[in-house]
Amino acid sequence: MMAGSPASLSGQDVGSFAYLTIKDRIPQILTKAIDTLHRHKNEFFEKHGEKGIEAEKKAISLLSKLRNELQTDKPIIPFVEKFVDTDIWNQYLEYQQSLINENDGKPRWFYSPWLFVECYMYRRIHEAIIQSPPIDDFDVFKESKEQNFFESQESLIALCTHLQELRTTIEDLDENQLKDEFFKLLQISLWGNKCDLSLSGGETSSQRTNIINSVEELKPFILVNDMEHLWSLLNNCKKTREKASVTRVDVVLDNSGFELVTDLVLADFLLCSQLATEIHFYGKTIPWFVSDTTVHDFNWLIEQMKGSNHKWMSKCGADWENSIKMGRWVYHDHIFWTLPHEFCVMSQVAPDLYAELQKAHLIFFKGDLNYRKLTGDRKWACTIPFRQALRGFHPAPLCSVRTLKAEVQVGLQPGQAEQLAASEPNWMTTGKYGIFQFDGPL
Ligand SMILES: O=P(O)(O)OC[C@H]1O[C@](O)(CO)[C@@H](O)[C@@H]1O
Ligand SMILES: [Mn+2]
Repeated sequence: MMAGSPASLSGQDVGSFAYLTIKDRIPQILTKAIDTLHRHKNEFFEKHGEKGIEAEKKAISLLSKLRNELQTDKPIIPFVEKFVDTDIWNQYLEYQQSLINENDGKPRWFYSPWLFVECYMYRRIHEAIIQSPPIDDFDVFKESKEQNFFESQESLIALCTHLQELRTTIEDLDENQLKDEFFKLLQISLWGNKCDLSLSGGETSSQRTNIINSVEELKPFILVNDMEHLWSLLNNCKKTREKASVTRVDVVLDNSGFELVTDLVLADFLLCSQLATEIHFYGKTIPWFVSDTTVHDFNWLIEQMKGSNHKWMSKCGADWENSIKMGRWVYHDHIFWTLPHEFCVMSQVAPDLYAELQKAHLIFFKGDLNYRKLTGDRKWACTIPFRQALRGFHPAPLCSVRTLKAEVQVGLQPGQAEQLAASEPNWMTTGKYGIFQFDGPL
């Protein structure tokens, strides 16, 4: 632990959300992954013959072994399969080992920091798959992500229709109306983060009602609301920028399916309102926390939308494909997002990524896991300032847009946490509450 920062959340704290996640949710996710491999047996056979069946068996046995290690709290073992990030991961394992003072103590599932072991678990799933050619490009979570998209169709159509109406009237909106729309789409993107598939243990979690109508009702559940700062910043960029100069907004994506569409709708609006001129997205290199967006999910979703029977949904898909072609939308991959590191070490561990983020005028960090990494997933008092928890991470003005699904929250008013806890003991972990937490220029 670095001087001055509190201990990490960990499965050591029996009964904590971290503990329950390691004990119940993670094994459940592993079991579901094993089941998914089973169900694709025929597909593997049709594609690869006997070799496909062999590979399926191998992947399943590796995942069963992993589940057993976890449930018996075995030591965390190094990665063996060569991949782009293997060395960095194994170095990090050694670092975790070095933090343990006891003689011969080893990092273990219920003992080490939760953020570390949870990331490690997803990286081990990936290792099991890449150790099992020829099915080494199989995404065990793909089906769930696609299901989430299909189950949210109605709400997505309403959203696409809203966006198209907005696009035709946007020229006539005055500044206040534009601001209202910005706030509305921000909130839709916030509540879109309820739909992740990790909290639900891989079970479906989609948006079945029209989210646009719910925004007003949900306002009281926003615990930190820095939307005004975001508006001032971007509106100011718009007013003061020279012709042909750039306002760049970066979005560190979270979940695919419904949430991703809400992010893309917001991105579309930022460009057509001229609040921004360029949007950069960051996704995951490997399947991650069940529902996180990979480049395949990103392309798949836009392709699906383009091919939709619904006029406005298909228009969104076509427009977005065009934005990518024209370079107004840029998608980035970086292995740092699937490492276990807190963001405060990004400038050392991934200086190229840090430098890329520094080019933004504003960075959105979507979702709970990003918040955990922003704050280091530590036992901060709820009232300490956001900036303090960031511990020097300031590539550019940034804003966390997340619903609360882990026991870490900073920057609250004195008494706010106590009041919430009194009426709802699980207020931090159900996804019911949300934040827009901004950290401005230094
Ligand atoms: O998709 P999100 O918003 O990052 O949420 C994923 C969440 O899953 C959990 O890890 C539960 O396993 C949350 O605590 C976590 O941060
Ligand atoms: Mn996620």
